[in-house]
Amino acid sequence: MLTIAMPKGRIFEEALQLLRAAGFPLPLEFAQSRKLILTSEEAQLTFILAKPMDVPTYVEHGVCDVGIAGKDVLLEEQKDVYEVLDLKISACHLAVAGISGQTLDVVTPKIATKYPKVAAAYYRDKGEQVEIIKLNGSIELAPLIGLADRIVDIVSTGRTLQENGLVEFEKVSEITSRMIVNRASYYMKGPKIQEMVERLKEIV
Ligand SMILES: Nc1ncnc2c1ncn2[C@@H]1O[C@H](COP(=O)(O)OP(=O)(O)OP(=O)(O)O)[C@@H](O)[C@H]1O
Ligand SMILES: O=P(O)(O)OC[C@H]1O[C@H](OP(=O)(O)OP(=O)(O)O)[C@H](O)[C@@H]1O
Repeated sequence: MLTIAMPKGRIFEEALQLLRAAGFPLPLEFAQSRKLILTSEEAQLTFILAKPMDVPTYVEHGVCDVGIAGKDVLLEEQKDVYEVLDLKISACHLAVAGISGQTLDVVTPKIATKYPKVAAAYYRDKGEQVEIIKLNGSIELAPLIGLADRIVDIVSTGRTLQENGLVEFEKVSEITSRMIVNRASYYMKGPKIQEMVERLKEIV
């Protein structure tokens, strides 16, 4: 049995389809369930449904052998896990955005984000001094109500920015979901994990 941590929501839905396409027989009811632990004896897989930012923690600590997480989460959490495969699902990008036409005329602009480490590294690399303000969601609110000058957040279709009168200024990083593996599991359950990687590789 392999234990897989992944976020509820969009990644779980896309990952289920991917795993089915790779030949793992997973029940259709899985997508609708409110259970946080789902097991398929037939596929020999147990899913642990977690908050996106917590997935690398479960894998690093070895309570899950495998995880599926966005590259955004992996960049932010920097956990000690193997990243083995780009699943190319939940594609989006991280971007700097703000109010259209608003220039940065303060010495230390305020940057609101759910990704404080990624944002800090981005501005450090550019040699720009900023103040990072950590938020947990609805980041687009920050410039609208004067909490921040810019945001660093996920953009997919661009609808959230557009409907809130915001524009993208800079791209920070392309994002897709990745398969990660616990270091010990990688050796202890090598053949099982390798088989899963190979089957997924054929279809991504
Ligand atoms: N609009 C989007 N389109 C495509 N992928 C996205 C989008 N937003 C986020 N993602 C990707 O999906 C992952 C999970 O995002 P999701 O929206 O399911 O959770 P969340 O809102 O970030 O989490 P939380 O439950 O903490 O609010 C992100 O880490 C990112 O990689
Ligand atoms: O470009 P779009 O297609 O509009 O998608 C981008 C939005 O999707 C994510 O939000 P999510 O729905 O996960 O909510 P959150 O603000 O709670 O993170 C992200 O934080 C943006 O707000």
